[in-house]
Amino acid sequence: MYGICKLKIFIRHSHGVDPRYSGACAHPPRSGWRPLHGVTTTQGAVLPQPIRCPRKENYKSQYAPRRPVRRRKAAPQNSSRAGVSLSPWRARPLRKSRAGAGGPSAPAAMALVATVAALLAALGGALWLAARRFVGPSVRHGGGDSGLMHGKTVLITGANSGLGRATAAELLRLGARVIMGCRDRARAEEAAGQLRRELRQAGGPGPGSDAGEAGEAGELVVKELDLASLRSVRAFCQEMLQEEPRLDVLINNAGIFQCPYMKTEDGFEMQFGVNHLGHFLLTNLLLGLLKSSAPSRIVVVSSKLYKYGDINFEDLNSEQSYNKSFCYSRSKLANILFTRELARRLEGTNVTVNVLHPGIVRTNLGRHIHIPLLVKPLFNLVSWAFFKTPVEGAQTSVYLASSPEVEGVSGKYFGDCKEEALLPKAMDESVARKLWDISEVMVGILK
Ligand SMILES: NC(=O)C1=CN([C@@H]2O[C@H](COP(=O)(O)OP(=O)(O)OC[C@H]3O[C@@H](n4cnc5c(N)ncnc54)[C@H](OP(=O)(O)O)[C@@H]3O)[C@@H](O)[C@H]2O)C=CC1
Ligand SMILES: CC1=C(/C=C/C(C)=C\C=C\C(C)=C\C=O)C(C)(C)CCC1
Repeated sequence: MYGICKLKIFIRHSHGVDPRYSGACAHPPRSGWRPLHGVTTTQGAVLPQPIRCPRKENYKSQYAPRRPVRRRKAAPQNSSRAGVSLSPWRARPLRKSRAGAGGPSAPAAMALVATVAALLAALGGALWLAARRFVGPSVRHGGGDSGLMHGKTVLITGANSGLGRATAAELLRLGARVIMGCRDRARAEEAAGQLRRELRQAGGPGPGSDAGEAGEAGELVVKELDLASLRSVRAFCQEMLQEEPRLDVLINNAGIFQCPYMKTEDGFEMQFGVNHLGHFLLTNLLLGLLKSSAPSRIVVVSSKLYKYGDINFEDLNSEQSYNKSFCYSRSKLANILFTRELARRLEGTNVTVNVLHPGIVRTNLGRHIHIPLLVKPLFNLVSWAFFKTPVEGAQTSVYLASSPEVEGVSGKYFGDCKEEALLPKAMDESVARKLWDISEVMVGILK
């Protein structure tokens, strides 16, 4: 209970409804951390404002509660006169076909042409999609130079799957010593084994083999890290500080997407806890090592969905209400605010920090989205056709981790290896400072 001990910013409610909330929100709080109103932190941030209920916020359509579906009124039934459709949806009289009376009629010919055109379009579309998939963009930023990351140590969280795995593969190929920070050792070892085999098959010298020469592939190391446990993050960092003489790049990649309401080991809402708080503690505990290895880099994987988030300081733990989309977006907005505040704090240290969105990528991130079995093949087809592959999605992470083009660049937001503009809410310095202060309290690192 760091918060109550250190700053008295939060109070813990284990049962009952806090009288402060009565009348302010129709949704009674669950147990967990509660911010006190109007308290000032040591850094001068005035904490939480009066209660607002997130359910009353006006989010974009996908976040709003679904409206009841209105039934279409059935068109009046027609009589069963000859040549008139009986279907309530086709009330117009049917024309008599002239087929057979000396060749196809004009409408029949047009239907034939339309069908052929539709078939050709579908075929063309399928070919185009297939070409995109198989020939597709093989951008390799900083790529080609297989020794670019030689001698560098990179830590990637969530490196056993999706974007993290693809980022690890590429940085390994570029010669880095890659530490995979993963919550499940077995899954991580399996992924590491596959990556080593893939590299050997691709003609590389094989990771772990004398990585002393530029041009050689790097090395893969698995370490256990559960971002949903502050204890695990601390233990992981202790091991890092004991065993690793340097850390050149930290990639905060791991993430969880739209899970049902769950809490971390320390009682935080899971998406905020893993995506923001776990990485917040990790980064802070590794800052000394990053500074002593400077020039060094921190790369934060956020999402464009930050646009639908809001840092509602009065309910950071989603006790009053839980909307899984909102909470994911909030955690990704927190990633950006964290990056910008950290960049400000790191000025002059030669440690840079940048944040990115990878696009929509076909990974395991959608594991909590329930899709009925029957439509799953359709979704798979759509994601296969339109989502990026993990290798494509990882390009911006690799670019920010390794490219000389971004040497010295800090506090910026990237997509497709280019800087992009942010919404004002992601650039609000006072919100960023306040979030930093509160996060310090939540993870217990207040100095
Ligand atoms: N895919 C996409 O379209 C987009 C992804 N992103 C972001 O990209 C990042 C990577 O996601 P992606 O590769 O797509 O998804 P995946 O689900 O494939 O990978 C997520 C990784 O995070 C790990 N992870 C989850 N929870 C924890 C935890 N408590 N402690 C440690 N590791 C954890 C997972 O481990 P395990 O395998 O053990 O579950 C996995 O390795 C995320 O931050 C996500 O928000 C952003 C925008 C779009
Ligand atoms: C969202 C749906 C799917 C999967 C999505 C995946 C794998 C990742 C999406 C991540 C996003 C949008 C992250 C943003 O930060 C399925 C293809 C599984 C099914 C449809 C819905």
